[in-house]
Amino acid sequence: MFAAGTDTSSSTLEWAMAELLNNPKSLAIAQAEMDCVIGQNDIIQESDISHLPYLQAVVKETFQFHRAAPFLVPRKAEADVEVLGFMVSKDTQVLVNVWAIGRDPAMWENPIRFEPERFLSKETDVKGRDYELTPFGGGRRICPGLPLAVVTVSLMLTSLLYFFDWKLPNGVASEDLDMDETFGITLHRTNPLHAVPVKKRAYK
Ligand code: HEM
Repeated sequence: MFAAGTDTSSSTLEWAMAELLNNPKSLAIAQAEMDCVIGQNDIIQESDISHLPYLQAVVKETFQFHRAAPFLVPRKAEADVEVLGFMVSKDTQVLVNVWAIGRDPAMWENPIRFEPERFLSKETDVKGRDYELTPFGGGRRICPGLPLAVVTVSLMLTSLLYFFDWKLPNGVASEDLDMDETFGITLHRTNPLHAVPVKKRAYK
C-alpha cells in the first residue's frame, strides 16, 4: 500500500513540474489561473481545485504522458479469448501497455507533445471508463487510491506553483531539460529534476 501510494504520486508530481518547466507557456497559464482564482488569499483549499480547469488539464496531461505504472498489474486470462484478432489462451499472463496507448497517434493528436489544452475541450477522465486514458487501471483491480491521488497531486502542484516561481539551475534552457524516462514497475525520470524555487508569496 505504501509503495503503491507514494512512489506513484511523487513521480507524477515530479513529471508535472518537469513538463511545466520544459513548457514555460503552460507554466505561465497555470500560474495566471491560480493568481486569478485563488488571488491573494494566500491559502489553498481542496475546493479551489474544481475552479482551476487548466491545472486539472495539466494533471490529466501528466497522467496521459507519463503513466506511473506503465504495464498496470498483470492479469491472467480466465478462458481462451480472442482480442483484436489475437488468440489469448487460458492462463496466459497479460500485461496491458498503457504507456504505449498514451503515445499512440491513433488515439491522441500530437501524443508526444505536452498539451494540457487537449483536455479543456474533452470529457475524457482517468476513472477507468475511457480506455485511452487508464493510468489507474480499470475494472475490479482499479487503483483504490485514485481519488486520493488525483487530489494530492493537484493540491501539491497548486502549492508549488502558487507560492513559488521556478527556475532551472545553472542557466539550463527550458527546451534543454532532460526528459528521459526509466522503466520499471513504476516509470521514473532517469535523472531527478533539479529546479530552483523563488518565493512568490508567504504561507499564512
Ligand atoms: C499518481 C498516483 C497513482 C497512480 C498513477 C496509481 C496507479 C495504479 C495502477 C495503474 C494500479 C493497477 C491497477 C490495475 O492494474 O488495473 C494501482 C493499484 C493499486 N494502487 Fe495505485 N496509483 C496511485 C496512487 C495510489 C495511492 C495514493 C494509493 C493508496 C493510498 C494506491 C494504492 C493502490 C493499491 C493498494 C493497488 C492494488 C490494488 C489491487 O491490486 O487490487 N495507489 N495503482
